[in-house]
Amino acid sequence: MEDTRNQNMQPGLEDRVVKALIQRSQKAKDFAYCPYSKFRVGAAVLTVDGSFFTGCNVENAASNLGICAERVALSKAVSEGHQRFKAIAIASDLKDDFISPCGGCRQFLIEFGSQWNVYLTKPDGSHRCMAVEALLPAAFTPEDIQKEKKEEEKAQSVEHNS
Ligand SMILES: O=c1ccn([C@H]2C[C@H](O)[C@@H](CO)O2)c(=O)[nH]1
Ligand SMILES: [Zn+2]
Repeated sequence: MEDTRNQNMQPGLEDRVVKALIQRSQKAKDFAYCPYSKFRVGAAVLTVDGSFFTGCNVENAASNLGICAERVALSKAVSEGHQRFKAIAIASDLKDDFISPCGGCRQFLIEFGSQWNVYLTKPDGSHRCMAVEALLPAAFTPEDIQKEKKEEEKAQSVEHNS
């Protein structure tokens, strides 16, 4: 049931792995703490070494403190020593639309690379797959910080040699 609009999908994820990842994101959605929005979201990430981590949205009475499912899943993985990812699946209760990550989560995802897969799903398990890069074109990334450091070093060496 794969959507034909796939963009920049990375190779290598078998159908059964995609299915397992999506199922995990759907299960995680059941734990959503969203008394304010009532909008349940679940996420599951797959690391390059084959581990899964899940998350759900966790809202708060101080609304700006709420956190999205994607960031919970990713933070769980990072806090247990995983920084390289193959894919993330996102699940919601929207029947007619593929759930899509918010801008903040897109930035959070691209911190860990632009070339991995995001599976936007519907409750029936159908999905659309996009590379992180396609979800956040012209992104500000960790490489930009490195570039600035290099520019500074270059400027200093020019100063030093003149
Ligand atoms: O991709 C998304 C979109 C929304 N939410 C959450 C944030 C908030 O708790 C609720 C409504 O925006 O859904 C996520 O967790 N992930
Ligand atoms: Zn988000």
